Amino acid sequence: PTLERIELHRLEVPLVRPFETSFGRETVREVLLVHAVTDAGEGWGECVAGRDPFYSSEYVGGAASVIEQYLAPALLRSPVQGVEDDGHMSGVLIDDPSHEAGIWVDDREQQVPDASGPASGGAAGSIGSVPLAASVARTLAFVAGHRMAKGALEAAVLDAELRTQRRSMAECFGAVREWVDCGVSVGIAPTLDELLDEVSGYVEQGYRRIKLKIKPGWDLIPVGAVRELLGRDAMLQVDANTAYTAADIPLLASLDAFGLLLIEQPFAEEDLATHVRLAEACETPVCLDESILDVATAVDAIERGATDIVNIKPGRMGGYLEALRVHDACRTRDVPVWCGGMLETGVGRAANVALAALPGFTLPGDTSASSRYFADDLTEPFVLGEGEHRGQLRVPDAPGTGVTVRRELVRAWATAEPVVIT
Ligand SMILES: O=C(O)CCC(=O)N[C@@H](C(=O)O)c1ccccc1
Repeated sequence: PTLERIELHRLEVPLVRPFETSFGRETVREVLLVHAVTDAGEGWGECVAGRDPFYSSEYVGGAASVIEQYLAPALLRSPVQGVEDDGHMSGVLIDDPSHEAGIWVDDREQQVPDASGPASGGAAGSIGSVPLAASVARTLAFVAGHRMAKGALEAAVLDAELRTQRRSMAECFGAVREWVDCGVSVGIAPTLDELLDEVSGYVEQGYRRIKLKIKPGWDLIPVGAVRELLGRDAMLQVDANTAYTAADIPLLASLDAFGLLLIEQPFAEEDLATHVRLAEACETPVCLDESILDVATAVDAIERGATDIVNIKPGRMGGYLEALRVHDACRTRDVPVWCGGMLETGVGRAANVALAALPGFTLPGDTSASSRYFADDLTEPFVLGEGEHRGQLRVPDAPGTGVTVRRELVRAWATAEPVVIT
């Protein structure tokens, strides 16, 4: 198929309760949706960037403008959707009005791994079956960074291509299960009682793992109280979102007393050395999130001993296809992975659930039910299963993401007119 149009939809989706982390507090989820229209069908992708550049340097406004000014034009103009036979990126002309002449980006050897995926035939081995989506990363490689923006475009193209092929993401990715175990992320609460009430509610709903946000001054006490509430055997982990420093290593090591599954990203994204020091100082496995941007950074962190477990977030890695490669690289090294969340609506949630069904995803992810965040979801809501499927979500098996975007809500919650790029 040939890409004909990209639409950017910006909307605000109300949250059922404020969500607080070590870097901020949100009461609405500002969302950037990408709608890709080809000559054979259409698809949707969700950008995981937040309203503000606090979790990462990307943010909704920045992603929308880099897509409009650089990424969408490059995709729409890439001759054979950006890939020549010899794997070189073809030159793309950006006739950006703000430049006198178009910027001609020369052919360059791309760092983007081969679209055909590793010979090992891992999950990424299926990338060859979606040539249009597989060409996106290479076509966009001329822009540095902006992985969340790129990931949203790739996801929309992938959804469109799979719907045309009448294949689900789960089937394309190589899913091995029809239900995935769900964990839930619990924000920083105003009081300990409110925290314990919220956690109790999630336990009643059946969630199989609790993840607590921590930060200096809100760590040992709340973790101890929740461990007390849950009992010894429940799955419990913490996420610090880079809020600590090397001076806190003894304090973080004392979390060993609580039998946690992992300690997630206690230090700065670029600081692998201090994560190595913590890993050497404590029993609890270290898990990286913000630091893992692609296969290269994943392998580097693992080989340095900076991470025992990896939180795979497709949006942070530039898309689901790179996430498949990270899954394979971790699996080859016996590193467990789980699917992180970025308060996605059903659009991103559906694709995350499909990803979480891969064999290397052996820990419950942040793939919670829609009702954890939204009273109304942009798609059919994700609802936790009952009985033997308590605390699980069913993997969509319809084409593409398998869910349908409720266009009336996209219009109702829009904060601006859609931007249409052809
Ligand atoms: O369940 C979810 O979707 C959110 C899980 C979660 O805690 N995400 C955190 C994180 O640091 O991983 C986050 C929230 C908001 C923005 C960025 C990151």
